[in-house]
Amino acid sequence: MLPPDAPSLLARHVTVRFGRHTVLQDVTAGPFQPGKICALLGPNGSGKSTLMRAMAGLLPCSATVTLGQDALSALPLAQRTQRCLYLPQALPAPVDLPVLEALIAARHTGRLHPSHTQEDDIESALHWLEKFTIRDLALKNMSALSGGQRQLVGLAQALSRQPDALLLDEPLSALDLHHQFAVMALLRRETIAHHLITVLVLHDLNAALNMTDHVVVLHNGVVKASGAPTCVLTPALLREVYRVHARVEQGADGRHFVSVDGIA
Ligand SMILES: Nc1ncnc2c1ncn2[C@@H]1O[C@H](COP(=O)(O)OP(=O)(O)OP(=O)(O)O)[C@@H](O)[C@H]1O
Repeated sequence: MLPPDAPSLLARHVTVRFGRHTVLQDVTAGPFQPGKICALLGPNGSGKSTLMRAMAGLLPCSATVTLGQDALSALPLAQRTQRCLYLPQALPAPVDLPVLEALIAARHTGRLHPSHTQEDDIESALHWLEKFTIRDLALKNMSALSGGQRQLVGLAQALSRQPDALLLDEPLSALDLHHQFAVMALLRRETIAHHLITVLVLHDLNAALNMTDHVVVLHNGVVKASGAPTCVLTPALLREVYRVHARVEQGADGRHFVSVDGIA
Protein backbone atom coordinates (compact mmCIF):
# COMPACT_ATOMS: atom_id res chain seq x y z
CA MET A 1 0.00 0.00 0.00
CA LEU A 2 1.46 3.37 -1.03
CA PRO A 3 1.57 6.24 1.44
CA PRO A 4 -1.09 8.77 0.32
CA ASP A 5 1.51 11.51 -0.18
CA ALA A 6 3.97 9.41 -2.21
CA PRO A 7 5.23 11.86 -4.85
CA SER A 8 5.38 11.17 -8.57
CA LEU A 9 7.94 12.51 -11.02
CA LEU A 10 6.85 14.75 -13.86
CA ALA A 11 8.91 16.49 -16.55
CA ARG A 12 7.23 19.21 -18.59
CA HIS A 13 8.32 21.41 -21.44
CA VAL A 14 11.55 19.53 -22.08
CA THR A 15 13.15 21.08 -25.11
CA VAL A 16 16.77 20.19 -25.85
CA ARG A 17 18.80 21.45 -28.78
CA PHE A 18 22.36 20.59 -29.73
CA GLY A 19 23.36 23.37 -32.09
CA ARG A 20 20.67 23.44 -34.74
CA HIS A 21 19.47 19.94 -33.96
CA THR A 22 16.34 19.88 -31.81
CA VAL A 23 16.46 16.52 -30.08
CA LEU A 24 13.42 16.98 -27.83
CA GLN A 25 10.59 19.38 -28.60
CA ASP A 26 8.41 20.44 -25.67
CA VAL A 27 8.21 16.91 -24.31
CA THR A 28 6.05 16.05 -21.32
CA ALA A 29 7.01 12.76 -19.67
CA GLY A 30 5.25 11.26 -16.70
CA PRO A 31 3.86 11.39 -14.16
CA PHE A 32 6.09 8.46 -13.23
CA GLN A 33 4.46 6.80 -10.25
CA PRO A 34 6.12 5.56 -7.06
CA GLY A 35 6.19 1.78 -6.77
CA LYS A 36 6.10 1.40 -10.57
CA ILE A 37 8.69 0.61 -13.22
CA CYS A 38 8.48 2.56 -16.43
CA ALA A 39 10.49 1.80 -19.58
CA LEU A 40 11.62 4.58 -21.86
CA LEU A 41 11.63 3.11 -25.36
CA GLY A 42 12.51 4.31 -28.84
CA PRO A 43 14.99 3.71 -31.63
CA ASN A 44 18.67 4.69 -31.54
CA GLY A 45 19.10 8.44 -31.38
CA SER A 46 15.48 9.14 -30.44
CA GLY A 47 16.48 11.10 -27.33
CA LYS A 48 16.03 8.63 -24.46
CA SER A 49 19.35 9.41 -22.74
CA THR A 50 18.87 13.09 -23.46
CA LEU A 51 15.46 13.06 -21.77
CA MET A 52 16.85 11.25 -18.73
CA ARG A 53 19.79 13.63 -18.45
CA ALA A 54 17.42 16.59 -18.77
CA MET A 55 15.18 15.16 -16.03
CA ALA A 56 18.23 14.69 -13.80
CA GLY A 57 19.35 18.30 -14.37
CA LEU A 58 22.50 17.31 -16.24
CA LEU A 59 21.74 19.28 -19.40
CA PRO A 60 21.07 22.96 -19.87
CA CYS A 61 17.49 22.97 -21.11
CA SER A 62 14.12 24.55 -20.57
CA ALA A 63 12.16 22.08 -18.48
CA THR A 64 10.10 21.94 -15.35
CA VAL A 65 10.74 18.80 -13.36
CA THR A 66 8.72 18.15 -10.23
CA LEU A 67 8.70 15.41 -7.63
CA GLY A 68 5.31 15.73 -5.99
CA GLN A 69 5.07 19.36 -4.91
CA ASP A 70 8.83 19.94 -5.10
CA ALA A 71 10.35 21.64 -8.13
CA LEU A 72 13.53 19.64 -8.70
CA SER A 73 14.56 22.07 -11.41
CA ALA A 74 14.91 24.76 -8.71
CA LEU A 75 17.28 22.70 -6.53
CA PRO A 76 21.08 22.80 -6.61
CA LEU A 77 22.40 19.78 -8.52
CA ALA A 78 23.78 17.90 -5.49
CA GLN A 79 20.42 18.10 -3.71
CA ARG A 80 18.56 17.25 -6.88
CA THR A 81 20.73 14.18 -7.43
CA GLN A 82 19.94 12.89 -3.95
CA ARG A 83 16.27 12.81 -4.92
CA CYS A 84 16.48 11.88 -8.59
CA LEU A 85 19.55 9.85 -9.54
CA TYR A 86 20.69 9.17 -13.11
CA LEU A 87 22.86 6.14 -13.81
CA PRO A 88 24.44 6.67 -17.22
CA GLN A 89 24.70 4.16 -20.01
CA ALA A 90 28.51 4.26 -19.82
CA LEU A 91 29.81 1.84 -17.21
CA PRO A 92 31.42 3.25 -14.07
CA ALA A 93 35.07 4.16 -14.62
CA PRO A 94 37.45 1.33 -13.73
CA VAL A 95 38.93 3.26 -10.80
CA ASP A 96 41.72 1.90 -8.63
CA LEU A 97 39.51 1.13 -5.65
CA PRO A 98 38.13 -2.06 -4.09
CA VAL A 99 34.43 -2.64 -4.82
CA LEU A 100 33.50 -2.34 -1.15
CA GLU A 101 35.10 1.10 -0.94
CA ALA A 102 33.44 2.17 -4.19
CA LEU A 103 30.06 1.30 -2.64
CA ILE A 104 30.87 3.24 0.53
CA ALA A 105 32.07 6.23 -1.51
CA ALA A 106 28.82 6.21 -3.52
CA ARG A 107 26.78 6.21 -0.30
CA HIS A 108 28.57 9.35 0.82
CA THR A 109 28.50 11.18 -2.52
CA GLY A 110 26.76 14.52 -2.17
CA ARG A 111 25.56 13.71 1.33
CA LEU A 112 27.03 13.71 4.81
CA HIS A 113 26.21 10.80 7.07
CA PRO A 114 27.60 12.00 10.36
CA SER A 115 25.67 9.37 12.28
CA HIS A 116 27.00 6.51 10.19
CA THR A 117 29.84 4.57 11.63
CA GLN A 118 32.38 2.70 9.57
CA GLU A 119 30.57 -0.51 10.58
CA ASP A 120 27.28 0.93 9.22
CA ASP A 121 28.98 1.76 5.95
CA ILE A 122 30.49 -1.69 5.57
CA GLU A 123 27.22 -3.38 6.51
CA SER A 124 25.29 -1.28 3.99
CA ALA A 125 27.82 -1.95 1.22
CA LEU A 126 27.76 -5.69 1.90
CA HIS A 127 23.96 -5.62 2.02
CA TRP A 128 23.78 -4.18 -1.51
CA LEU A 129 26.49 -6.47 -2.85
CA GLU A 130 24.53 -9.38 -1.39
CA LYS A 131 21.33 -8.21 -3.09
CA PHE A 132 23.12 -8.21 -6.43
CA THR A 133 24.77 -11.57 -5.57
CA ILE A 134 28.22 -10.06 -6.00
CA ARG A 135 29.46 -10.16 -2.41
CA ASP A 136 32.40 -12.23 -3.62
CA LEU A 137 33.61 -9.12 -5.49
CA ALA A 138 33.84 -6.99 -2.33
CA LEU A 139 37.62 -6.96 -2.11
CA LYS A 140 38.28 -7.05 -5.84
CA ASN A 141 39.61 -3.90 -7.46
CA MET A 142 37.13 -2.01 -9.67
CA SER A 143 39.73 -1.94 -12.44
CA ALA A 144 39.81 -5.76 -12.44
CA LEU A 145 36.06 -6.23 -13.05
CA SER A 146 34.40 -7.40 -16.25
CA GLY A 147 31.94 -5.08 -18.00
CA GLY A 148 28.91 -6.90 -16.58
CA GLN A 149 30.38 -6.93 -13.08
CA ARG A 150 30.99 -3.18 -13.34
CA GLN A 151 27.40 -2.66 -14.40
CA LEU A 152 26.16 -4.64 -11.38
CA VAL A 153 28.37 -2.59 -9.07
CA GLY A 154 27.07 0.63 -10.68
CA LEU A 155 23.49 -0.50 -10.04
CA ALA A 156 24.30 -1.45 -6.45
CA GLN A 157 25.87 1.99 -5.96
CA ALA A 158 22.79 3.71 -7.40
CA LEU A 159 20.30 1.76 -5.27
CA SER A 160 22.40 2.16 -2.14
CA ARG A 161 21.99 5.94 -2.40
CA GLN A 162 18.23 5.49 -1.89
CA PRO A 163 16.88 8.30 -4.07
CA ASP A 164 13.15 8.87 -4.58
CA ALA A 165 13.54 8.39 -8.33
CA LEU A 166 16.05 6.24 -10.19
CA LEU A 167 16.76 6.92 -13.85
CA LEU A 168 18.67 3.96 -15.28
CA ASP A 169 20.06 4.26 -18.77
CA GLU A 170 20.23 0.80 -20.38
CA PRO A 171 20.91 -0.95 -17.06
CA LEU A 172 20.93 -4.40 -18.67
CA SER A 173 23.23 -3.66 -21.60
CA ALA A 174 26.30 -5.55 -20.32
CA LEU A 175 24.46 -8.34 -18.49
CA ASP A 176 24.00 -11.99 -19.44
CA LEU A 177 20.48 -13.44 -19.57
CA HIS A 178 20.54 -14.68 -15.97
CA HIS A 179 21.62 -11.31 -14.64
CA GLN A 180 19.15 -9.42 -16.85
CA PHE A 181 16.28 -11.33 -15.27
CA ALA A 182 17.75 -11.21 -11.77
CA VAL A 183 18.30 -7.44 -11.96
CA MET A 184 14.83 -6.74 -13.35
CA ALA A 185 13.28 -8.88 -10.59
CA LEU A 186 15.38 -7.09 -7.95
CA LEU A 187 14.45 -3.67 -9.35
CA ARG A 188 10.80 -4.64 -9.22
CA ARG A 189 11.05 -5.79 -5.60
CA GLU A 190 12.94 -2.67 -4.51
CA THR A 191 10.61 -0.39 -6.46
CA ILE A 192 7.54 -1.83 -4.77
CA ALA A 193 9.05 -2.18 -1.29
CA HIS A 194 10.46 1.35 -1.12
CA HIS A 195 7.89 3.18 -3.31
CA LEU A 196 10.70 4.02 -5.68
CA ILE A 197 10.06 5.69 -8.99
CA THR A 198 12.06 3.61 -11.44
CA VAL A 199 12.48 4.71 -15.04
CA LEU A 200 14.75 2.72 -17.32
CA VAL A 201 15.84 2.89 -20.90
CA LEU A 202 15.41 -0.48 -22.57
CA HIS A 203 16.00 -1.84 -26.05
CA ASP A 204 14.69 -5.26 -25.06
CA LEU A 205 10.98 -4.98 -25.80
CA ASN A 206 10.32 -8.41 -24.28
CA ALA A 207 11.68 -7.19 -20.95
CA ALA A 208 9.54 -4.06 -21.28
CA LEU A 209 6.47 -6.16 -22.05
CA ASN A 210 6.83 -8.55 -19.16
CA MET A 211 8.67 -6.68 -16.45
CA THR A 212 7.51 -3.07 -16.52
CA ASP A 213 4.23 -1.39 -15.61
CA HIS A 214 4.29 1.39 -18.14
CA VAL A 215 6.18 2.40 -21.28
CA VAL A 216 6.90 5.76 -22.90
CA VAL A 217 7.95 5.68 -26.55
CA LEU A 218 10.09 8.50 -27.94
CA HIS A 219 10.27 9.14 -31.67
CA ASN A 220 11.44 12.15 -33.65
CA GLY A 221 11.78 14.33 -30.58
CA VAL A 222 8.30 13.75 -29.17
CA VAL A 223 6.47 11.19 -27.05
CA LYS A 224 4.80 8.98 -29.60
CA ALA A 225 2.81 6.87 -27.14
CA SER A 226 2.64 5.94 -23.48
CA GLY A 227 0.67 3.47 -21.42
CA ALA A 228 0.56 -0.22 -20.57
CA PRO A 229 3.21 -2.08 -22.61
CA THR A 230 0.83 -4.44 -24.41
CA CYS A 231 -1.49 -1.56 -25.33
CA VAL A 232 1.30 0.67 -26.66
CA LEU A 233 3.37 -1.83 -28.66
CA THR A 234 0.93 -2.33 -31.50
CA PRO A 235 1.97 -3.53 -35.00
CA ALA A 236 1.38 0.01 -36.30
CA LEU A 237 3.69 1.56 -33.69
CA LEU A 238 6.36 -1.11 -34.19
CA ARG A 239 6.25 -0.43 -37.94
CA GLU A 240 6.36 3.35 -37.65
CA VAL A 241 8.82 3.72 -34.78
CA TYR A 242 11.02 0.64 -35.02
CA ARG A 243 10.58 0.07 -38.78
CA VAL A 244 9.81 -3.62 -38.46
CA HIS A 245 6.81 -5.73 -39.37
CA ALA A 246 6.10 -7.25 -35.99
CA ARG A 247 3.42 -8.03 -33.46
CA VAL A 248 3.17 -8.86 -29.80
CA GLU A 249 2.15 -12.44 -29.08
CA GLN A 250 1.37 -14.24 -25.87
CA GLY A 251 2.87 -17.60 -24.97
CA ALA A 252 1.08 -20.43 -23.20
CA ASP A 253 2.66 -19.25 -19.93
CA GLY A 254 1.02 -15.83 -20.34
CA ARG A 255 4.25 -14.02 -21.11
CA HIS A 256 4.35 -11.63 -24.05
CA PHE A 257 6.98 -11.48 -26.76
CA VAL A 258 7.59 -9.56 -29.96
CA SER A 259 7.51 -11.68 -33.08
CA VAL A 260 9.33 -9.95 -35.96
CA ASP A 261 8.45 -10.88 -39.53
CA GLY A 262 10.91 -8.55 -41.23
CA ILE A 263 12.14 -5.04 -41.80
CA ALA A 264 9.52 -2.48 -42.84
N1 LIG B 1 26.38 16.19 -26.54
C1 LIG B 1 25.75 16.09 -27.72
N2 LIG B 1 26.08 16.92 -28.74
C2 LIG B 1 25.43 16.83 -29.93
N3 LIG B 1 24.46 15.95 -30.20
C3 LIG B 1 24.10 15.11 -29.22
C4 LIG B 1 24.72 15.12 -27.93
N4 LIG B 1 24.16 14.17 -27.16
C5 LIG B 1 23.23 13.57 -27.94
N5 LIG B 1 23.20 14.12 -29.16
C6 LIG B 1 22.29 13.76 -30.25
O1 LIG B 1 20.98 13.72 -29.74
C7 LIG B 1 20.25 12.66 -30.34
C8 LIG B 1 19.65 11.80 -29.23
O2 LIG B 1 20.71 11.16 -28.53
P1 LIG B 1 20.41 10.21 -27.28
O3 LIG B 1 21.73 9.72 -26.78
O4 LIG B 1 19.52 10.91 -26.36
O5 LIG B 1 19.61 9.04 -28.00
P2 LIG B 1 19.12 7.63 -27.43
O6 LIG B 1 17.67 7.52 -27.75
O7 LIG B 1 19.51 7.50 -26.00
O8 LIG B 1 19.94 6.67 -28.37
P3 LIG B 1 20.55 5.18 -28.17
O9 LIG B 1 19.39 4.23 -28.10
O10 LIG B 1 21.32 4.99 -29.43
O11 LIG B 1 21.42 5.18 -26.94
C9 LIG B 1 21.22 11.91 -31.25
O12 LIG B 1 20.99 12.35 -32.57
C10 LIG B 1 22.57 12.36 -30.77
O13 LIG B 1 23.50 12.39 -31.83
